[in-house]
Amino acid sequence: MTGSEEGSVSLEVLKTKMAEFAKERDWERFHSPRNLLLALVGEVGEVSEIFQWKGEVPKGLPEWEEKEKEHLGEELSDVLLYLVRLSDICGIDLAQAVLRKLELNAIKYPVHKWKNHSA
Ligand SMILES: Nc1ccn([C@H]2C[C@H](O)[C@@H](COP(=O)(O)OP(=O)(O)OP(=O)(O)O)O2)c(=O)n1
Repeated sequence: MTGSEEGSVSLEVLKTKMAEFAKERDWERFHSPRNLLLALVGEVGEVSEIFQWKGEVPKGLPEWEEKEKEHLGEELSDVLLYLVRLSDICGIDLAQAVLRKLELNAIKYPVHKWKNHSA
């Protein structure tokens, strides 16, 4: 991937790339909502495995080796890619949905009421 592509990554780009990836391999028949959901949950499990038994870790993971952080990046990417693909296959516009959800969150948890308190 080029640097310019990294700068312009969007949910739309990821959606298109995942659709192409599946089409090229004739994997569209496997990318059903249920299969994608299970794959997504499996990848979340792989992220959990990386943190398993480590106890609480400081933000930024300063004591982790580069290789371990790279692995975490890969598994988080798998989570995102399956989430984007699942949304696409379900006909959900994830970009629109996530912006709406942020607005709903802000209404549900107004700053004046929730500042310095956790939900
Ligand atoms: N049927 C599939 C299989 C894979 N992928 C893509 C989406 C994920 O980004 C990645 C997942 O690949 P793996 O199942 O090989 O998972 P890992 O890369 O995590 O490998 P491993 O489970 O060996 O750690 O590949 C996909 O779109 N559809």
